[in-house]
Amino acid sequence: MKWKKFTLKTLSEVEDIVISTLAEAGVEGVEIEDKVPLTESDKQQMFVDILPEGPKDDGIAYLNFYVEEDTDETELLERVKAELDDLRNFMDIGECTITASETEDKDWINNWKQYFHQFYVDDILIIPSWEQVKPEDESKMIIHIDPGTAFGTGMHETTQLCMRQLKKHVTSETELLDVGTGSGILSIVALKLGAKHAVGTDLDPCAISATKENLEANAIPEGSMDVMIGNIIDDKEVQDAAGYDKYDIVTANILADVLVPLTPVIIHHMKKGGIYITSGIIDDKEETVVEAVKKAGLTVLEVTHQGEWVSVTARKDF
Ligand SMILES: C[S@@+](CC[C@H](N)C(=O)[O-])C[C@H]1O[C@@H](n2cnc3c(N)ncnc32)[C@H](O)[C@@H]1O
Repeated sequence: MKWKKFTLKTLSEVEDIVISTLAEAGVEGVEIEDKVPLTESDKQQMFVDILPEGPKDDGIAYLNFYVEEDTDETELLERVKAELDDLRNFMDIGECTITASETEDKDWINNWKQYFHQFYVDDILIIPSWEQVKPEDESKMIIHIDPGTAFGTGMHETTQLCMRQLKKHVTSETELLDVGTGSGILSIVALKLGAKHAVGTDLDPCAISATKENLEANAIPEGSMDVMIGNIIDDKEVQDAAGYDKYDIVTANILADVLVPLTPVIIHHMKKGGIYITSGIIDDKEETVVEAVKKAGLTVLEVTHQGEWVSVTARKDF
């Protein structure tokens, strides 16, 4: 589908209020381009360990919004201009000029799907929900996945490193805690390997719908997995809801900078003998995570590598 793209130039310090004004005028969904540095919490939610230095913040924000090609945008733009003129009486909102351009003929929401095809992680077949299982693969362990906007197609090295550890440690008694569950892929692998139950946590609300859809796509019986949104590192409500001394396995495929504060907290949720499977660690940070794991009193069992990524598996012996 072709879209007309409109770009509104404003000031980064007022972008939130300008976006809500655009919403009042009927603009659904805005893309922000600015040079405001990411906050610590932004960085925690992104799967990057090292961020390049961005250009200096010049205080300007460009807000892009899209209108279907065959829509008459005149009325919409008039409403936008009227709302912005009102807002200008209360604060400086910059130039607020609007320029138009046309986008390529692409299905922006689904375009990434052309890069995601079925593939094997050792003997486990991972298949996107829009592809068919070949007859010769029907006897294999198959994970159907549609990550939506949550992280976790299974293509990332760190997910694969965690999957291999799950294969070694999951039993029919396993109660799993999957911190940073994303698409739910690690819980689904564990449940397919026979785990009794899984609890997933994430900061990203998209994880709720993504895991629900993926559990259904994999015909996992209802009640096998619970998902909660919140930060188990410092949110007592999430900690209490997850429960203490309870988990046979904890997976955490997150960044090293998150694993360091997570580790001393997560040990209280693990049973004696419980296994802690971590990844999301870029090779430079291997020692940092190994040290954090040891400092929390865990015994390091294995450190595995794939490409530049690392996984550390440890056991709670107390
Ligand atoms: C690399 S993805 C892992 C997704 C999936 N588990 C996998 O292995 O493919 C990391 C996930 O952790 C989430 N996350 C980051 N910090 C977190 C925290 N403190 N607590 C829970 N989830 C967190 C992110 O939103 C993201 O979904």
